[in-house]
Amino acid sequence: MDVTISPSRIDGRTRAPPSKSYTHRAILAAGYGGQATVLNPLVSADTKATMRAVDAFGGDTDLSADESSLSVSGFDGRPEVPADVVNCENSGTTMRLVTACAALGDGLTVLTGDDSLRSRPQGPLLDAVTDLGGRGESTRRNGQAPLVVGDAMDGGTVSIPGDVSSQYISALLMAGAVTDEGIDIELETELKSAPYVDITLELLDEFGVEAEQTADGFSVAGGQSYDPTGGEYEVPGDFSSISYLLAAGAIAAAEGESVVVEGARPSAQGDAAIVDIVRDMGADVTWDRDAGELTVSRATLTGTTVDVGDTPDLLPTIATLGAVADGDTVIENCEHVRYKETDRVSAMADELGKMGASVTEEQDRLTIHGGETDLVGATVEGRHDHRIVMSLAIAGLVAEGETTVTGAEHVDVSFPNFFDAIESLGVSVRRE
Ligand SMILES: O=C(O)C1=C[C@@H](OP(=O)(O)O)[C@@H](O)[C@H](O)C1
Ligand SMILES: C=C(OP(=O)(O)O)C(=O)O
Repeated sequence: MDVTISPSRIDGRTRAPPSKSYTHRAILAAGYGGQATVLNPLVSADTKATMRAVDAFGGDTDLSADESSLSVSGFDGRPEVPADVVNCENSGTTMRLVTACAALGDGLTVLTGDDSLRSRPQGPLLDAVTDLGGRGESTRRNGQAPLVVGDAMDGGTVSIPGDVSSQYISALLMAGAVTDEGIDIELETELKSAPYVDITLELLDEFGVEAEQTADGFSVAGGQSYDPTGGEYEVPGDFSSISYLLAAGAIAAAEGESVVVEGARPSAQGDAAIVDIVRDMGADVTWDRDAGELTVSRATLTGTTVDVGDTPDLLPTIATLGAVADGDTVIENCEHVRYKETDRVSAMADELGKMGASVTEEQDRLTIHGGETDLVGATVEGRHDHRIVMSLAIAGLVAEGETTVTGAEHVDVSFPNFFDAIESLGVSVRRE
């Protein structure tokens, strides 16, 4: 599907979708346990891949008709060997979390995914599984899926780089809790995307599992069971998704009007940093944390410098904001953002360039020279990547003429009703 956006002024109220990161973890945590209900789950292409994996391991996930709750009968810490290949499709989180779970099985599990996922790095996690007494291999021996994983990982101590993906650490902590020995993880490098491990620790705590940060990494004791208080866990709103709505309000709210985003309750999400980033750029944002409501109105934005070491998923949004702002916006510490659904550093440089933005791309830094020219509408490629699609669509709100984003259906990965949500705020959206 291609979506064409015309310049628009917006206002009104919309709700953030539930967090993708918390939903993945809650589904799998419930899978590791006995019986639990996940309230307000994100139902999206990626989280459905995690639901199917839990089913494949012998659990049972049952979504209510209105999709407001997911009842999970778990496999009690002992995943069965799946009857078929597990297809994680486009979801890196699913593949990493499920790899460590599959490593607990007595037999072998085969994991695969789409073209994008089969080109993302899995090697350090496979090595960790092997070091912990299981088997973890890439069929092509290139550190990428398809993967073959299993042979009853025991647990123990393992060292792993922290600068490729934090999901390796999250995966080992979740699986480690149900091993006999537990897992001690020593980080070989500085940790990128660290708040995502905080999300894991918060979620584990909610499910009654103890894990902790140590002097040189993280540690989880074995022999634990997953059981949320009251048998239920409620997913908070997603700040990565909120970033597009906040950016839209900051650049395109109608004169004297504002955009209100509901579902913005504080949690461990690092991407809540978008609130301060948009403020630093000059937007007027108020955050009622108790009500979980953000209110933003349009302002003239100025460039800023942001280190995205903790917040890789914000890079496309910040790049779009930078293209609209006056002066340079410098996005630093972004090399790991190249290992996502696509290389998002080069994707945003090239696609914003097609809209007339002046951008300098370096390996670990992206500089957007805002204010040199106004953005012009163009046909831009969504690169089969939900975050590229949404960020370019937001740029289209203030470009001169129409902006067509190709492959716009990929929003189904994290924010399935994205185009309906912005349309309800007054954006002119044409789907074809
Ligand atoms: O654990 C998670 O839920 C995620 C961790 C991050 O990935 P990396 O740790 O690979 O940077 C982030 O980019 C991804 O969208 C979700
Ligand atoms: C990188 C992302 O997710 P994943 O790693 O799960 O594919 C994302 O949602 O931006």
